[in-house]
Order: sequence, then C-alpha cells, then structure tokens
Amino acid sequence: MSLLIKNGRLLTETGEKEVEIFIEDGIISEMGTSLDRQADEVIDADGKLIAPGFVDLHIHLREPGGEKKETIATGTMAAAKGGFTTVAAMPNTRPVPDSKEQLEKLQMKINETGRVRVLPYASITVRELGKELTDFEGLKEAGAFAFTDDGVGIQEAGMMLAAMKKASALDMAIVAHCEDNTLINKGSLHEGKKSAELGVNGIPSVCEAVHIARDVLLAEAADCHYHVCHISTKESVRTVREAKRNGIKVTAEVTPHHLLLNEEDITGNDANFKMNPPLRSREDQQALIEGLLDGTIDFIATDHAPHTSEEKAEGFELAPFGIVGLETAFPLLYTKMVSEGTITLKQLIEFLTIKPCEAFGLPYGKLVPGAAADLVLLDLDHEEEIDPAVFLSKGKNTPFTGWSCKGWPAMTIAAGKIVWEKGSVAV
Ligand SMILES: NC(=O)N[C@@H](CC(=O)O)C(=O)O
Ligand SMILES: [Zn+2]
Ligand SMILES: [Zn+2]
Repeated sequence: MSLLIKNGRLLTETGEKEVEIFIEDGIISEMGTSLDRQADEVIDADGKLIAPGFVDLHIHLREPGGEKKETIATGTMAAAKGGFTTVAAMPNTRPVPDSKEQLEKLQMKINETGRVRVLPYASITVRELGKELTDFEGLKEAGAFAFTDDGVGIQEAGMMLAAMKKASALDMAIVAHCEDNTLINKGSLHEGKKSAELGVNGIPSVCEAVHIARDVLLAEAADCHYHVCHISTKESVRTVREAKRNGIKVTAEVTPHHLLLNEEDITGNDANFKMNPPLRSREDQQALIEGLLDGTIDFIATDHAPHTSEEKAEGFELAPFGIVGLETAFPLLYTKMVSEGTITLKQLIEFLTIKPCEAFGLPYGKLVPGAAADLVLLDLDHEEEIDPAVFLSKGKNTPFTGWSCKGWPAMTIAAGKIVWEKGSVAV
C-alpha cells in the first residue's frame, strides 16, 4: 500500500516550503519537491500545512469500565479528528491495568478498536490505592508505557521512593498526579479570588506544589525520570525550574486549558469549568506560559477527561472533575497563542510532537524518511466555532463552546492510513 501526498507545505528552519511525501507500508519513504513516484493513492494537500501527527501523552479513554463516558474506539476517533496519531491512555479505569493480565487484555482491545496508536500506562499501585506497588517488570514486559496513578496523588513519600527506584532500574518513568489529600480542603475550584467570591471551598496551590517539591528530591535520590502531570501553579513551575537547574531528571506537561483560562473565566455554576487541577489565578496562568517558553515545561498534553452530560449537569460542587480536549487543542492554541503572538507556529507544533517524544524517548513526532507515516494536514485559515455537538468523543464537556477558532485539521494519517478526513462520514 502506497500513498503520495502532493502540494503540501512544510515548516522548516528557514520558513515554509512545498513538499511531496511518498509513503509505503506505513513508513515515510521519500520527501522532496517533485517526486517521480507511482502510488496506489494520491492525495492533493491543496497547499495545506503538513505537520507530524500530534502526540498526547495524557488522555483518558475510560475503557474498560467507563464506556458511557468514552471507549477506546470513540476516544481514538476524537484523537484522529484532533490531529493526534499517538496518545497515552491513563490507567484510572475499572479494572485498573495493574497486572500483566489486565494490561494484556487492554492491549488486545486497543489492537482491535484503536484508530491511532495508543500507549497504555500501567498503575504504580494496585488498584491505584497507594498501598502496594504493582509488578513493574511484568507490566513493562506487557507493554506499559510508563507508571502513573493519575486521578490521585501518591500520598506516602516512602511509597513514591520505592516506585521510583524500581522504575529507574527498569529505565521507566514515574508520571505523577500531584495532589496531597490532606490539603484538598474538599474544594471544587482553586482557593483564591473566585472561591472567596462564591463562598465555596477551594483547593490551595500548595496541594500540588508540595508533592512536586517532595518528588523532585525523591527522583534525585532514586535517579529516576519523574514527570509532572498537568502542572498548574506558579510555585510548581518554580520548583520544576529549580530542579532542572540542579540536574534532576524531571519533565512537565501543561494543558491547553491551564494555558488559556484562569479562575476568573469560570462562569456561573457551569461544571464544564471544573477540572483537576482547577483553573488557577491569572498569575499562575502567566507563570505556566513563561515556564513553557523557557523550557521548564516540556510539552502540552490535553488531559482529555470525558464525562457524561448528566454527570456534568450536577452542578459545580457535585460534578466530577475533568474536561475533554482532543478535538479542540490545536485550533484553540493556534488561535489564542500563535495568532496572538505568544508562541510561534513552529513552537506550538513542537510542543505537540517532538517535545513529548523527546521527553519520553519515543521515536515519533517528526517527518523524516524512515519514520512512521503519522501526519496531519492543517487548514490554518479555516475558521469555525467550537461545537460539542459535532465532537466524535462521547464527552461534550468543554468550557470552550462557541469559541471561534482557526487552524482545523483537514486530514489525519496514522501509520500510512487515512484515519480521519474532514467531510467524510465517520466509520
Ligand atoms: N483531570 C481531571 O479533572 N480528571 C481526570 C483525572 C485526572 O487527570 O487527574 C479524570 O479521570 O476525569
Ligand atoms: Zn491527574
Ligand atoms: Zn488525567
């Protein structure tokens, strides 16, 4: 099976140039200006920008156990529509992939129904209960991408150190949801201006930062790659910056919503603004942007966390934490950060491709001969309003409804196959 993409544009060090890409058996075989190649299928990119397929190392697919919210099939369709060709699935499912057997079952399901590449996380502790470490060796053998108890923090330093030592010996990363249970304060949003205004309990910034401060020291002691999920506060950014300066192997991700929103954007009782960590202050938002620009924060991940409309209708205090992100990440970031001059298009693409891959030593995220043919065609000028009714995700829980964005994916190719095309009927 071969594919020839004509009339594409490529972003290079020296600006944009025209490109043709010849793909054979899922691999980029040749790139150039006028390739003299016969292909089974020819695609006219019609001047669209061709970028490496996006990589999202933090998403929730909900299967097994949460199929009302999302499945591997619907979540990876949403990923394809958003231009993502590699995603890493969090293990807070029921059951949790906390044994070789469970992870093997999950892998089978991914192979059957995943539309794009799915890297499964395994949990750090059995059932994510924080009491007993999982079988790291067996889970690595079964294909675990890294270890995390996302959804909850690892409460005990001794448990975290033991996990890091084991992970380090296997050359695997510990990926952390940083939240100290004794500091949550039964909050449903950030402890600050908005919580005071509404008179409701808030989650203080230190609830996150205190875990990061502890964990960078543990990572140093264990010589382990430690990755911070969804970083959200200025104190957290400062702590990661300092740890990096000291040579500690720490990386961090930030979500589009923490870059684009702060607590002041929360409207009424709308639980589509409720996520964990919560939207923080304007100063925190600014610190996250600065952290991304100076390399303290390595890449962007959506934390795509679908919930049903019924659950989200329960109101701010009762609804579950989490918002969807796969189908809106690029248009939002392109419109709000690139068009407004905060970052360049090249930087944005890197934060969604090569940067996450470099952080975790993955061989994806670049367009070069010999690489997997994972790519996205971007229609940078096309403008459209965000409308959850057209999402392929089962989750409609977004705070960005009605935002007018440019920069929509027009076609996504994963491992040499068209996995999503604008205007075509979803199959
Ligand atoms: N981010 C969220 O608000 N929710 C996530 C859990 C998590 O990422 O911690 C979920 O699983 O719904
Ligand atoms: Zn989390
Ligand atoms: Zn998450």
